[in-house]
Order: sequence, then C-alpha cells, then structure tokens
Amino acid sequence: MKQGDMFAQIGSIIASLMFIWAIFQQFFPYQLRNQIEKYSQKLVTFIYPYIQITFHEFTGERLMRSEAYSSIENYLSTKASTQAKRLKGDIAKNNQALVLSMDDHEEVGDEFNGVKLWWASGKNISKPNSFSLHHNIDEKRYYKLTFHKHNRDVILGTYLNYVLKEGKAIKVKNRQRKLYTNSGSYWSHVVFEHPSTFETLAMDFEKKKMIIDDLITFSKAGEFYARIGRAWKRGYLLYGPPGTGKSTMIAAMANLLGYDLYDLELTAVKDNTELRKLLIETSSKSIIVIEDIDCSLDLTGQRRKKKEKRELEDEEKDSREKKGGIMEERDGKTSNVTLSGLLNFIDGLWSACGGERLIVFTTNYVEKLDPALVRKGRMDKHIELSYCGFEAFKMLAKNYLNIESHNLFGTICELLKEVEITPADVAEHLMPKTASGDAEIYLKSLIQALELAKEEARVKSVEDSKKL
Ligand SMILES: Nc1ncnc2c1ncn2[C@@H]1O[C@H](COP(=O)(O)OP(=O)(O)OP(=O)(O)O)[C@@H](O)[C@H]1O
Ligand SMILES: [Mg+2]
Repeated sequence: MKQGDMFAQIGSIIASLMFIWAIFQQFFPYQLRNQIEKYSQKLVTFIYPYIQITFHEFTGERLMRSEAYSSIENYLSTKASTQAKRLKGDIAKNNQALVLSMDDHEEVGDEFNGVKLWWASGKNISKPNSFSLHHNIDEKRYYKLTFHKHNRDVILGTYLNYVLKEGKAIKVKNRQRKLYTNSGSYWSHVVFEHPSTFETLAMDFEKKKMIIDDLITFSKAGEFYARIGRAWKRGYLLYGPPGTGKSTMIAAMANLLGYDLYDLELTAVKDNTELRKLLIETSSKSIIVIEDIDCSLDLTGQRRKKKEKRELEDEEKDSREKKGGIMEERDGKTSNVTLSGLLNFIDGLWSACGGERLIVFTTNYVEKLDPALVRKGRMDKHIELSYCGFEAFKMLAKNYLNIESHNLFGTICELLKEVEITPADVAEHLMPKTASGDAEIYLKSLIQALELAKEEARVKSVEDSKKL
C-alpha cells in the first residue's frame, strides 16, 4: 500500500471518531465530555504517530507565491525525476533549463540523516465565486510533508532549512543570467551567454586551479564572512598585456559561479552620487567589472593633467593597434568619479547591503595604478595574465584544433620560450579557416609568425645596442 493511501485510511478513521464524538457531545455532561476529549486526543496521537506540515503555493492576503513553496518545488524536482510516475515539465520565468516537478497527487520519499519522510503534492479546488467576472476554477496547490513524531527535532531543526537552501541553490543554478551595462546612472541588461569556461581558458594549470579554488571557497563562505563581521565581497585585480585573457577570465568566473555580470563603465558615470546609486542597485551573486581601470578613473582624485592624459591615450592607441582591434574604442570622456569615492563605496556601502559580490578590476598597466587601489585588503587577489606559454598553447590547440600532440609541438615549445605572443594572437593562427582544415597548416602558420617575431626582436635588440 502507498504511504499516501495509508495516511488517507488513518485520516478516515479519525474522521469517524470525530463524528461519533460529535454525537456524544449531545448526550453527555460537560465534565464527562472533557475527560473523553482528553483521552480521545491521546488515542489519536497514539494511533497516528505522524506529523504533517502543509506548504501552500500562495500565501498572505495578497496571495503572493510562497518562496518556501517554490524552493520545495525545486528541491523535489530532483527526487521527482527519479521517483514520481507523473511529472510536470516547464521552463520557468528567468530559467534556462527545463524544470521538472511532480504532478498533483504524487508522492516521493526522502531520507535525511537516516530519517525517512514523505512529500506529497496536492491541490484543493474551490468553486468559482459567483460574483466574480472570471469563472476560473480556483486551484490551490500545496506540498504536504509527513514524518514520524520522534523525528520532530531533526525535521524542524535542520531538515527544513536544508530543503529551503538546496531549493534556492537549484533555482540560482538554473536561472538565466544577465549582463548589465550602465548608461549614465541606469543599468540595462541583456541575457548573459558567454561560452567561456575555465576549461577553455588557456593559462598555467596550477594558477588556474588556485583561482578556481579561491572562487569556490569564496562562494561558500557566507557564514564565515557573517561570523567575522565583514561584507561578503572579494576583489580581484587582473593585469597583463592586451589579449592575454582578462575579459575571457571574467566571463569564465561568472559561468563557474553562476553570477550575473555588471560591466561598469566609469567614464559614463557623472559623479560619486551616480556611482553610489549604481553600486547600490547591483544584486547579490554578481561580479562588478571595471575594465581598464587606469584609463577610466581619475586615480589621484584630481583630473589628470592634460599632458599625461595625452601620453596615456597615445599608448592606449598603440596597444589597441597591436591587438588588431580587439578592444573597442573609448569615447575619450572623463568622469568626476574619484578613487576615494569608489574605494569608500566598495569598503563601506556593501557591508550594509550584504550579499555575495566580486569586484574585478582589469588593467594593462599595473605599475600605473595608485598604491591605495592595489594594496592588499582592497584587492584581495592580484592575478597576472601573461604571454602564451607552452601549457597554454597546448590548451588552445586542444580547443581550436582538437589535437593533444603533434610532431610540430616541440618546435613551438622552443619558440614560445623566446618569443612573447599573446594567447589571443595564438588563437588567431589556430582558428580553423576551412571546414576540413588540416591542423598542420595552422601550426605551421603559427611557427612562421613566431619566427618572424623572433627575428624582429633580434633586429630591435641589435638596433638598441647600437644606440647605446
Ligand atoms: N588565456 C586565454 N585563453 C583562451 N583564449 C584566450 C586567452 N586569452 C585571449 N584569448 C582569446 O583572445 C580574445 C581576446 O582576449 P580577451 O578579450 O580576454 O583579452 P584581454 O586580456 O581582456 O585584453 P584587453 O586588455 O584588451 O581587454 C578572446 O576572445 C579569446 O578568444
Ligand atoms: Mg579585456
């Protein structure tokens, strides 16, 4: 017999007892009734040793969808897909994936720390209101949890919290993430669908592992931050030449943690007040990115002197040309946002709004940054992304050409020791140009480029030594 049928039978026995009790009430004096009531309660508890908790889909006067109900629904989706015979499938709002849940009047079992319990889904149907213009039948869904009374402490103390937490985590994992950009003091967003992951990111293996571990530890450290009384935030400074994968890594971070991305364009922010508004509006579980911090922020708190600015712009232009237009043009605007304003908000403001946030700065020129910004504590981790080494090359060859070894790898390994080339440039050479392209063609094109760069470097060093 199904657990649900058994509960139904016990329920009908109780209903019969209550009916008999109602008849007794008519004929027996008050004192006797009181005694009978006391013992009948004991009898009910004795023959029905289970406790039931009902979670309704809609709660409150305004009938809001209950958060507990949707967390339970998500939590049970994994159980339902393996246990229930009748399932419902839907793509929920803000979700990317198909979400399966158990159909009405289904039942699934669960086990927690050795305690067995049962979840049943049900619905009450009430008659349509005759005065209502909409003659929809009113269906009120609920989940009912049943467990033995001996396990009351475990269920109420830990299990229910566990279910709610797991349910929320499933929701976060499935939800569609967003990429926010600011125009002035407003955020607008598009769906974030960058394919970059840490698996496809070409860099030193050990370094990559260290970053992944750091990110995962951070994302699980909510209770730790609460205990030590600090805002749950972490700052990363990514630096390195253009085309070494800084932006690619940020997308991989967002994909790893399932966070939203806020790409904060500081030159479009008028002043600190606007900055404050934008930062307050960012949600938890997000990465706030400020790219090319050295170009977009007045680092000293005063406007950069004109001459310095022009020099910097020339350098930027130079580097952009080297990159072959990977970086989009800035519009040359400066803003009144100050470094101290930015740092104060990061340090102070978020402590008040709580929530899990990463802030990532990128720069091509780490040596130009104000020491106040780069000192430890402000930016928790400094990560250098550098020119392509052999390990990174092998990763790119696997991603782009689907090969793990080749007899030309030895030559490339030797050349990479002598030539500075960015992963972006290597990727450009390895990008298949025809559907049936042979890997050797692309490897040879890379070798040619490396030999050319090596020769250019040799000529340059001869010229430099002559000047001296
Ligand atoms: N480490 C890497 N692993 C895989 N692909 C990379 C890597 N570095 C660069 N690329 C490729 O090169 C392109 C440019 O890289 P990306 O935009 O991440 O560089 P960046 O360091 O942010 O440069 P910039 O300083 O100009 O912003 C990417 O689209 C990616 O395809
Ligand atoms: Mg970039």
